[in-house]
Amino acid sequence: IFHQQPYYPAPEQYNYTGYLPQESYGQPLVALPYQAPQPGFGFGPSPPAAGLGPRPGPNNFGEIPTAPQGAGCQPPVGPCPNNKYRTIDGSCNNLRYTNWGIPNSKYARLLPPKYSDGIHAPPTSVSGEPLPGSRLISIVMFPDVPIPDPVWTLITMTWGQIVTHDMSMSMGTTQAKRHSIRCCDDNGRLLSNNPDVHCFPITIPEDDPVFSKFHRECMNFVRSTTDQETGCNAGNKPAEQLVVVSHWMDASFVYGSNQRLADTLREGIGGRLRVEFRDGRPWPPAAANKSAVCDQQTEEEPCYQFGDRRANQNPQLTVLQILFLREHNRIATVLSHINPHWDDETLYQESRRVLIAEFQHINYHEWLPIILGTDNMLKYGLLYKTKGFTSDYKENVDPSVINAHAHAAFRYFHSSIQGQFHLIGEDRNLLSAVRLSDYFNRPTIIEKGYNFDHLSRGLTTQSQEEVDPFFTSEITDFLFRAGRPFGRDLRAIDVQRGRDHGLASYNDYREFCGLPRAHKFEDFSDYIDVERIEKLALLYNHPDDVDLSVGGSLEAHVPNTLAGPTFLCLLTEQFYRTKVSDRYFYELGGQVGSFTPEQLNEIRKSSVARIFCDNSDDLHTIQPQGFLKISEKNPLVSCNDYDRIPSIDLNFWKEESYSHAAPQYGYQEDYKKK
Ligand code: HEM
Repeated sequence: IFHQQPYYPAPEQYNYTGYLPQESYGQPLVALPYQAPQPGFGFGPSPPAAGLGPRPGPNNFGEIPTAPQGAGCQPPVGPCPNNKYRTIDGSCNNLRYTNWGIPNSKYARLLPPKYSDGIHAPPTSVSGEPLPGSRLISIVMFPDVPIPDPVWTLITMTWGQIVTHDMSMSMGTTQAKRHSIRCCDDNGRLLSNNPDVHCFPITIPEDDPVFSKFHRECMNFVRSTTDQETGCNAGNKPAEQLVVVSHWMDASFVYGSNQRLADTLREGIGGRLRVEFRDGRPWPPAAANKSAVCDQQTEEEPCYQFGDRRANQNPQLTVLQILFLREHNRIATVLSHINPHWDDETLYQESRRVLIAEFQHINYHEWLPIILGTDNMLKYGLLYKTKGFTSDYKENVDPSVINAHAHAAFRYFHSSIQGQFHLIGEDRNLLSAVRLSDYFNRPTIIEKGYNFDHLSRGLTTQSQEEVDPFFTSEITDFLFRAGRPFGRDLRAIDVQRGRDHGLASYNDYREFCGLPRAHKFEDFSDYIDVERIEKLALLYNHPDDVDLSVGGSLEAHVPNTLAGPTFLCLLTEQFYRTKVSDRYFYELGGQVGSFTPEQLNEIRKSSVARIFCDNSDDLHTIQPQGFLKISEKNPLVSCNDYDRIPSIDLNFWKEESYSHAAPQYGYQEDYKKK
């Protein structure tokens, strides 16, 4: 469709070059040729494509030689002082394009949108007919077949969710809460009288295995806000959706993305973030408007305030948010003893700088290799084999989160969500199993008894669900059900959101990523198994109609990664951009915000296991590789085993010019002595 729209840039402009950054103090370890999936690998038989496969990974698209694109009509900010610390909203990270990566700016696009009217109307089939309903697609293509992941623990899933929340949230979506705009009435019937212009409801098939029992024909779905509504696009250009948080990997889920929120999260002493002590343990402050973010059953149930408003969405996520909150205060407390002359502001900024560095290190060295594969990351410059600094900063790379990454590729990992979460004792005995849909937006379970530790052990002991085309019914039938017998369907929402954003089709992205374009459904058989192709052919009129969210989720995985070639290409592109566009990236040398070589050496000791050990209530043991299941090669060891689970020595942050000021103590002494 977009070929017929004269105002779209020609597809050739998006020539995929497979750009390989080479210049660095460190050297990429190996540059392996891309391996096509082998038959039988992954979740279905899929014969490898002939010859070399596609070339996933970074290229020069991220480099925008002209005006900034990501920021929409946000005026440039500044003048920007060349500060040692990041700003809260991410402005002034790029000293040339000062507003890159700030909240309320546009998602980036790799391919032009394919709105049916060229402006904002959701796509239709190439035949002009409507596309198959997204709930129908969810039922047919993404059933619930529980297969626990034999290798990766549940924290692998939750970590991914927090990476997502750090980097993007579409403007205009309420995420977990009921939207004030109604497209369906309370009985699940389509509202035909003057529905809001944002309405794009999901149609429920008459014979729906779950919702038909409740006589529902309509699932509410409200379109994302675009630059047309914020006055940045007069309506003559294709609509672009906006990200409400900072795009940078900057732990904004801890600190907030705007200065006002960031300020309210601070205690104002000792560089710490606000906590409330109960039972001698620090908990996050209460949300200002609990009912706006939580589904509590009583007023007393806790509902927390964090840097990200999605943080109460499920207990695993909230546990991880609390661990990071405590980690900040732990760092601040240690630094206040090492540098008693530092004031609140210095302690806050230095602790934040260390925490973001830990987060980035774990992301690029421990978590992303699971998703993207170590070889792939080395090949495309997302990882370097170096004990020194890196020097791969690129001022012309736009950090903006890519629309197809956030609204298709990264959402594939909704497949790794477990329908039940386990509470686990110190001996790794199962204490109880809880249904996910009983605790959406209800963190109340966390503070009870020793649950914080039971949940922490659950995260690092229980398997995540295997990443495959199966999705738990807890999110496809019961999402946010809040006590009702049915809820919403996240997979259908994923597909609908992709259409709402006008994402180009699976076939377009295949081609973009170097795979051959399919002319008939069978041409998908290089990476999708035959049975699934038959289902696709029944649902869709034409191979060009297949949604990116759908086709990409059906591909056999590239060996040693958790994605097929098309999604791997998009994910690699995103995390390449996120890294090289960031002037404050923790490994980067020669910048005003760079660490000393000794400090960098310490940061490189961070691990997910150490975060759990240092910030849980009373956790004694954990396996050193927390994302990996407990095994003989990855056995439980004591949290006091600093050889197996190293810890950062913050003494390397000691400042010599010492003014003998009074130390800023005050973080409940009993907690400090833990
Ligand atoms: C229990 C776990 C999770 C739940 C309940 C959940 C739920 C949701 C919901 C409700 C949305 C918004 C849907 C919309 O209106 O469009 C969303 C968006 C998203 N989710 Fe998840 N999710 C979970 C875990 C994950 C994980 C593990 C990942 C990736 C590793 C992930 C990646 C994303 C992404 C990329 C978005 C879009 C973010 C944006 O707006 O830019 N989610 N998720």
